Amino acid sequence: MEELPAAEGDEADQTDRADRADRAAQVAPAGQVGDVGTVIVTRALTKRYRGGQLAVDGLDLTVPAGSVFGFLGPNGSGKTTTIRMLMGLIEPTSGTARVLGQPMPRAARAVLPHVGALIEGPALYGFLSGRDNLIRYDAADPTADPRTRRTRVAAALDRVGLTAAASKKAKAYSLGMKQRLGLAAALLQPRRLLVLDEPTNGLDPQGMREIRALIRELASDGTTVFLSSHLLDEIEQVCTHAAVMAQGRLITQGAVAELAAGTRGRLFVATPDTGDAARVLKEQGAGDVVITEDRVTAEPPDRDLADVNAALVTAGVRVRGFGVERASLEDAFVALTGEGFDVAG
Ligand SMILES: Nc1ncnc2c1ncn2[C@@H]1O[C@H](COP(=O)(O)OP(=O)(O)OP(=O)(O)O)[C@@H](O)[C@H]1O
Repeated sequence: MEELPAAEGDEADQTDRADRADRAAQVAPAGQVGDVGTVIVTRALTKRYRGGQLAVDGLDLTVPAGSVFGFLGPNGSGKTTTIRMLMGLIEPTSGTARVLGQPMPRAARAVLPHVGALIEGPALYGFLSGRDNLIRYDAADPTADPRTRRTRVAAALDRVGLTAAASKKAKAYSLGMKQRLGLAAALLQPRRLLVLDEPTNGLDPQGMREIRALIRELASDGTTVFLSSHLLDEIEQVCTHAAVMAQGRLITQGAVAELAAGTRGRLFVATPDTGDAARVLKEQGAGDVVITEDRVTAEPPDRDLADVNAALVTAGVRVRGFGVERASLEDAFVALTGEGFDVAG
C-alpha cells in the first residue's frame, strides 16, 4: 500500500492552519444566515427522537467557508444526529439548517451533489476490488459521464494513496484503507464541502495520522471540511474552527486558537520535591493539584504567581521549572462544562 505523505512538522502545521483560519475569517466576516462566506448555518436546530430522546437541542452552528471545522463532543452528544439532519437524511423536529446557502432537507437534491460525505463508515462490497467499488459508486451517480469514469476513479485512488492497492479486494483492506476508499468515493466529483463523521474512529495511530494528513491536504485546496470527532487532540491537530457539543447542546464554537485562549492554562512546577510543592500550592490557593513524577500541576490561584513561586522557594522546594502552560481545548471544555471530556452523553 502506498504511504501518504507524513504529517508536516508542528511549526509548519500551525502556520498552515493559521493561514487557513485567516482565509476562512476573511470570507466569513459575520457568519450571518445566507452569508456566502458560510457553508453551514443552523438556527435553533432541534431533534427529538420518537422515543422522546432530545438528541439535539436548539443548535446554532456557523461553519465558515474554507475552514476545517471540528464538531466535537463525547459519545452520545448529538453529533451524528446533527450530521444526519444536515445531509437531509432525517427531518429536524424544529429549527432550520442551511447547507451551501440552501435549506435542508428541502434542497437536498440541489445541494448534495456538491457535498462529499463519509458517514458511519463507507458501504463497500468486500468481494470487489477497491477500484471496482469506486466504479460502482461513480456509475450510481447520474451526473457522472461514463466515458470519463476510469480517469475519475484513477484520480480519486491516487488522491487517497490507494493506487497500488486498487486491485485488491476491499475485504482485504485494513480499516484505514477502507476509510480512505470511502474518502475516495466522496472525492469522485469536485466538492465544495466534505462531511466526515468520525473519520479516524477505530484506526490505529498510523492510520489516524494518514487520514489527518489527507484531510489537511484536501483542505489546502479550499474545500471546506466538516468533521466530527470525540477526540480533543484530533480537533486541535487538524481543525481551524470547532464547535463543542455536550448532551445535545452547543457549548461553544469559534476559531480553535481562540477557544483555548479564553481559558487559563494550568500552573506547573517541575521539581524533585513534589509532595512539598503540592502542599505549598494548596496553601497558596491553587485548585486541582495533580502530581506526576517530577511535576506538579494545578489550577492557578487568583494571586500574583511571583508570590507563589517565592512561597515555594521559601519552603525549600527546589524549583526547576515554573509557569503556566498554554490552555488546551480540553481545559476550555472542562472550564465551560465543569466536567471531564470523557463523559457519556
Ligand atoms: N434513532 C434513534 N432513536 C432514538 N434515539 C437515538 C437515535 N439515534 C441516536 N439516539 C440518541 O440520541 C443521542 C445522540 O446520539 P448521536 O448518535 O447523535 O450522538 P453522537 O454524538 O454522534 O454519539 P456517537 O459518537 O456515540 O455516535 C444519544 O442519546 C442517542 O442514544
